[in-house]
Amino acid sequence: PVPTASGNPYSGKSVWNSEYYASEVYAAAAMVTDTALKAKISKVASIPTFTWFDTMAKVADLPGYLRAAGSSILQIVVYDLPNRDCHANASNGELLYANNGAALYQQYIDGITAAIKASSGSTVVAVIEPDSLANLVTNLSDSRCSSVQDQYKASVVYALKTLATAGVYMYIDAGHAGWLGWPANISPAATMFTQIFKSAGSSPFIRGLATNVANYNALTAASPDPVTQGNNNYDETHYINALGPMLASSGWNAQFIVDQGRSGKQNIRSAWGNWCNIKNAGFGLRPTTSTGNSYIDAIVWIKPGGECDGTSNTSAVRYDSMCGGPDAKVPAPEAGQWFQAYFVDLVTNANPAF
Ligand SMILES: O=[N+]([O-])c1ccc(O[C@@H]2O[C@H](CO)[C@@H](O[C@@H]3O[C@H](CO)[C@@H](O[C@@H]4O[C@H](CO)[C@@H](O)[C@H](O)[C@H]4O)[C@H](O)[C@H]3O)[C@H](O)[C@H]2O)cc1
Ligand SMILES: [Mg+2]
Repeated sequence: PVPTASGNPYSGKSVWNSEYYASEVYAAAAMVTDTALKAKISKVASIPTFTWFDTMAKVADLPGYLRAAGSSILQIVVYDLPNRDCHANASNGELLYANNGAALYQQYIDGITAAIKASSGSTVVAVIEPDSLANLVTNLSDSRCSSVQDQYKASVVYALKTLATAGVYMYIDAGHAGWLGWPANISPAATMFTQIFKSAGSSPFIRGLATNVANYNALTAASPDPVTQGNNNYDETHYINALGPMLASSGWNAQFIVDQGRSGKQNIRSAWGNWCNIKNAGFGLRPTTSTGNSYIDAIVWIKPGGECDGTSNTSAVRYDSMCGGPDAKVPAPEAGQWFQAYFVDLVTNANPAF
């Protein structure tokens, strides 16, 4: 029987603590001698983060996570779109549309869907394809994005439709206040997201949008960061409170979840567009459903702090100049790999403090 969606998936449920991330954190603690720092690090191990399915091979891990999660919420990121990260280099993926990517991506989605259907009693929350549709709003001047725009949309719609049949609660990635929140971008963004929602059949399992994934913006800033000059949507609250009504008036009563995993410190960037391993970042607001905003289902940690945004090795295939930029901590390993020095900074700079 097709499950029935019921409001905020986070209401009244516990969230599964990723054993994978916890093991990375325990390994990080073992590399530290300072006992006070060790104690702080061990607290991070019990904070739920999202598990990123950034390769087809990782789908084989999903049954184990579903069993471990039981009736707690399993939080995953669907992140394997062909030609992934089309306007950047650091997180490019394994699939290409020119190399049978559309069919392989459907197999990837089908594998995730089958695993979830096979596990009764699970509740899965999924962020759908960070940095994908947002690039179609602002970067069609880049042929790497414009050349795949229709395929991006078709692949995302396939994911939404298919995962809905397994009762997955989905939040489509919507960039952040410093990306789609700009006056020039927010209306085209709203139009596109509603079009995608309707193309995917307007399922109630398409719960809404995820913002600030792998970025550093405050949920609510005490005062605007200077780099936000010109954009009244200077934090995620302003972005969401502006975007929500636009979506509603175009026919989608969307809800939101907001990444605060690396948002503890503000005014840490020389330019808002800088995103790679930003120095002086800190772990931010702890995950909660007490969000203070009826648009926001939950504050969450989507990007697992400590997992790198991209390599600083200039001769690497996936080298992106953003990861060698003035705000970026170097030397940095490949995207997704553990970045110990950066993780220690996140702990030290945490706000609220550990
Ligand atoms: O005042 N004005 O007159 C005016 C005029 C024009 C303006 O233009 C806006 O400037 C913004 C920057 O301020 C741009 O936002 C940046 O766009 C990048 C993609 O192009 C994003 O990068 C992604 O970041 C992800 C992590 O978040 C990575 O995972 C991913 O790999 C990586 O690709 C940055 O976050 C995001 O901050 C807007 O596009 C742009 O439209 C702005 C002002
Ligand atoms: Mg990335």
